[in-house]
Amino acid sequence: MTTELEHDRENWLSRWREGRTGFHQDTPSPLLVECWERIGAPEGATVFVPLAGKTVDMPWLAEHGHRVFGVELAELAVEQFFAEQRLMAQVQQTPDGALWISGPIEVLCGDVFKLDAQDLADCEAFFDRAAIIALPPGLRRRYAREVYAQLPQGCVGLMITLEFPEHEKAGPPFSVREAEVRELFGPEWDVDVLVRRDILADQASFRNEGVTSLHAVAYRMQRR
Ligand SMILES: C[S@@+](CC[C@H](N)C(=O)[O-])C[C@H]1O[C@@H](n2cnc3c(N)ncnc32)[C@H](O)[C@@H]1O
Repeated sequence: MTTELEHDRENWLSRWREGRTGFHQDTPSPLLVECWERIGAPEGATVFVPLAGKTVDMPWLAEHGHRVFGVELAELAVEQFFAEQRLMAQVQQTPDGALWISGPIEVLCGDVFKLDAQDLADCEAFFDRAAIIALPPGLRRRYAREVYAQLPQGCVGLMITLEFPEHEKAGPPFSVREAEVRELFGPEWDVDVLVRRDILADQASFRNEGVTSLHAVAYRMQRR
């Protein structure tokens, strides 16, 4: 029987094969640029970027003095990232998958659910955009328990979610409300809302699907 995780992984791989990557942005995420300073990540900290895709947020973080540890399932996404950023990478085989290394940016081509505390021990910070909201509810619970729970004490980060009436649009992306973020992470993380912004006017694709209310929410989180 196919598990929820296997089904989800297969879905993402076919999206990359078919070029259905409308989530990708050619410029850094506005809420990253706006909020990152307020996260207070230590200078030079390694930033964990789960479900990284080929996001240009990784070079943005590197330009701001960070090391970056991205994790992405689809080899096509990783290849496209290094080609589009014109970065030469060395590729090392690891038990978790191929690790692509170029200066301060490392991207592991593998399943985020296979990481353990040792893999994430150096990550003093994280950035989560289109990541938790890319997962269906059951996998979000596992993501909090099996992935975030491996991050070290004191780790700080920025999580960006979307909130909209669930019945108006099937995910991904999924609506992840503040109550769920607090339920999933509250027991181990301090969670603060930095920004809650109405973005419906800018999101024609959501309006065209009949969504009547859409907010982006940026959280600062710190592991206790
Ligand atoms: C919505 S995209 C977001 C990508 C990126 N964060 C961005 O902002 O453009 C979600 C990404 O997660 C990847 N993904 C899905 N499940 C994964 C898993 N279990 N492990 C690693 N990556 C995964 C998909 O291939 C896809 O590229």
